[in-house]
Amino acid sequence: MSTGATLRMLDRADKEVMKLTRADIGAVYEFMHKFRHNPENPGLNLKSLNGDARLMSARVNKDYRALLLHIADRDYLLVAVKHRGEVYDDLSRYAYRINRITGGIEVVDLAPIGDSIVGRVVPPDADPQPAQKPLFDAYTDTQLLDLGVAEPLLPQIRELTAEAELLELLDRAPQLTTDVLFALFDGTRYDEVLQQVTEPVRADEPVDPEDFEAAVDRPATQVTSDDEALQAIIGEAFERWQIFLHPTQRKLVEKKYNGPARVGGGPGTGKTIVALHRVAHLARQLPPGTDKPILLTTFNRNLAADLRTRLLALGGQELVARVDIVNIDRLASRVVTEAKAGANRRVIDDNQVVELWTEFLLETGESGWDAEFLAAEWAQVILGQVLNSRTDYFKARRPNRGRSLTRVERDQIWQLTERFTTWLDARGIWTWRQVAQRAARLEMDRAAAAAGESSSGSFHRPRYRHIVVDEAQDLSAAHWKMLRAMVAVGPDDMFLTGDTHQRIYDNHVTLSSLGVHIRGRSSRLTLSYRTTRQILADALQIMTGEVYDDLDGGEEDLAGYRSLLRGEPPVFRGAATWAQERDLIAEQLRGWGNPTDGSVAICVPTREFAADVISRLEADGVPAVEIGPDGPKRPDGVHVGTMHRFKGLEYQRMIIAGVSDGLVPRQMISRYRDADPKRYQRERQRDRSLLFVAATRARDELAVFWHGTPSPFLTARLVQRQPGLVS
Ligand SMILES: Nc1ncnc2c1ncn2[C@@H]1O[C@H](COP(=O)(O)OP(=O)(O)OP(=O)(O)O)[C@@H](O)[C@H]1O
Repeated sequence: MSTGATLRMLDRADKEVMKLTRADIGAVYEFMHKFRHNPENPGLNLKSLNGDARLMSARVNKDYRALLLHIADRDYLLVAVKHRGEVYDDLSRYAYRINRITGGIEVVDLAPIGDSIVGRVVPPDADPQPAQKPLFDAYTDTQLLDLGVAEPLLPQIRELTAEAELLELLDRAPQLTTDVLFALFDGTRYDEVLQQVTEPVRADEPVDPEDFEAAVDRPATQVTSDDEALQAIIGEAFERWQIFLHPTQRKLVEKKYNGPARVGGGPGTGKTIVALHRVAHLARQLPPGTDKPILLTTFNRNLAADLRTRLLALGGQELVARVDIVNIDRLASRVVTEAKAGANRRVIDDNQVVELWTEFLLETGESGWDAEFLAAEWAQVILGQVLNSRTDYFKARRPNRGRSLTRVERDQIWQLTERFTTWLDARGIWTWRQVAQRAARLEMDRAAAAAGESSSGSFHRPRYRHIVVDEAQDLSAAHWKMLRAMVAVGPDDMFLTGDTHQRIYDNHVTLSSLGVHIRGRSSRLTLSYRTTRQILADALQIMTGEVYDDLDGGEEDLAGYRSLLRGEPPVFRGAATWAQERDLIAEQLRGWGNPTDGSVAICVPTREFAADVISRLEADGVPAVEIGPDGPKRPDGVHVGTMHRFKGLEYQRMIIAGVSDGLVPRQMISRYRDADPKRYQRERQRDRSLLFVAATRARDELAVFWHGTPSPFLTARLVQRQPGLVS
C-alpha cells in the first residue's frame, strides 16, 4: 500500500520561506520531501490543531513548524512556516476560506497584521492625533466582498486610515484583496475595479465554499506542486514567475481555445511570462517524441535568445527540446533556404530600401514617382500583403497608405516594382521583407498542396502543432500569412501576446483579413509586475491623446493598467544645450552612486547621441557599455543605447536623454505633415511608442532629460515637475 501524499505549497507560504536562512529553507525542502513520502512518519509529528477540521501542524526542524491544510484524504497544502513558539500561541489568528468569487483557497494570518496596524494606528504614548477618515469608508462590506476582498480581513480594512497601513496589510493579504484595495486606493471607480480586476479572475463555475478539493486546483489558488519546482525555489537562479502566476495569467495559460487567441496588456504585465508558460503547458500535452511541434517566435534576434534562456529556466532542456525557438525573419529565411529559393542572394536591411529605390529611379531615368513613396508601397502593400499578381494589386486594400491610387497609377507602380526586383536580383541582394513574402508564398503553396493531398486521401503534416508568438504587434502581414500556413486551423493553433502601444516597427495588420481569427478569444493583462505606479502614471501621460488598434480592426486602450509597486516619482529636467544635458546625466548617475553593475541604463534617440554619452561617461571614468542589436555587449557597466534597442530589456534605473523637440519625434517626419497626413500620424505614433517602451523599462527609478524645447510628447504636467520650477 502506498503511504505517499500530495503536498502543495501556497505562494504566500513560499514568500515566508524565502525569508528564512538557507539552512532553514533546505529544512523546509527536506520536510516536504519526507512528508510526501509518508506523512505519518513519526519524526514529522503531524497533528490537528485545536480540534480544527483542517488546520494541522508538522515539524520542519527544531525551530520551525509547518502549518498545513488538510484538503482531502492524502492531499495537503502547506500554508505557512512559522517559528514553533508562534504556531501554538493563538490559533484563532489563522483564517482560511474559499473565496466565493475566485473559488481559490485563501489563508490569512490576522494577528501580526492586526498587532502592527493597531499598534501604529493608536500609539499608546503618542499625543492624540486628529481622527483620520478610514480609507475605504465609501464602500459597504457587501461591495468589498463582491469585489472579492477576503472576508476575515474586513475588520482590519475598516481600520485603515493611511497608505503605510494599507501597504503593511496588503503585504500579507491574498492576491485579489491586494489588487482590489490598491485599485480602489488609486482612485479607480468601483465598476471599473469590478470589470478590470475581479471579473478576469472570477471562477468559471459556481463556487462551493466547502469543496477544498475543487478549490485547490483553481488558478486562484497559487500553488507549487512538485519537488522540481521546490528545488528551483531553493536554487540560486529561481525567479517567482517560474512558479507563481497571477490567477489571471494562469487562466490564460491553461485555457483551451477553439482557435487563435491573443493576450494584450501594458508593458511589464507578464505577457512574455504567459507566452512561456503557455508553451510549457502545450508541451506537457504532447505525445512523447523527439520532434519540435511547437514554434515560439518573436520579432527580433535578441528577444528570441532571451525567450530561449527563460524557457530553459522554466522547463529545462527537456522542454526546450520540443520547441522551435526562432525569430520571425530567421524562420522565413529558413523556409526560403530549404526551398533553395534565395540561392546566392544576400539579405540587406529594409532601411536601405529607400536609398536603393532612389538609385534605381536615377539609373533608369524614372522621374514620375518619389522613392520613399514607392519603397513604402512596395514594402507595406505589395510585399506586406504577399500580392502575387498585378490583378491582386489592383484589388488590394491599402490601409494607412495615405493618398489613393488610380488603376493606371497602380499599373505603373506594379511594373516599376517588378523592374526594381529584377534590378535587385541582378545585384545579388534582397530585403527581409522580400524574404518574408517569399516564405509566406512558399508556405501557402505548401499548405494548399497538402490540403489537395488530404482530400485525395494522402497524409499531410503541417509544420507545427502549436504556434506561440510574442511581441505580435511588430509582425508584418507576410509574417502572419506564413505562420497561418504553418499550422492547421483548429483548437490551440495560435497563441499571440503583444501590445500595440509598443509597436516600434511600421507593421499594421488586421489579423482576421490574414486568416487569424482572434475575435472572442482576446484578453488583456492589466497588472504591471515591472514598474512602480509612479513611473507607470507618467508613462501613460506620454500616451495622452493617441488611439491604438487591437490588431483586428478595433481599438485598444490601457484601461485598468496598474501596479502594486511603489517608488519615487520620475525626475523631469531640461537643459539649455546638449553639453549641459550630459552634465545632468553625469549628475544623475552620481546621485545614484554611479552603480556599474549593469542595473542602470541610458537611452537616447540616435546613435550619435549614444556615442556622445559613452565618451562623456568614459571621460568621467564610468565604464559605459553599448547596447547592440544582440543586447548589451557586457552585463556590467552603465548600458547606453538608442530607443529601439530597449525592447525586452529591464533596468532598475533609467535615464532617457535627448527627449527634445525635433528629436522625439524625429524632425524628418514633419515633411509628411501636409504631404501624407496618415503617414505623419503613423510615424509620430511610432516615435511616441518608442518613448513609451523606453520609459516602461525602468523598474524603480526614471529620469527624463531634454535640451532646448522639450518633446511635445512630454505633457505640460510632466515638464512642470522640473525641480526649481514653480508650477
Ligand atoms: N507572475 C509573476 N510573478 C513574478 N514576476 C512576474 C510575473 N509575471 C511577470 N513577472 C515579471 O514582470 C516583468 C515583466 O514581465 P514580462 O516581460 O513577461 O512582461 P511583458 O508584458 O511581456 O512586458 P513588455 O510588454 O514590456 O515586453 C518580468 O521581470 C517578469 O519576471
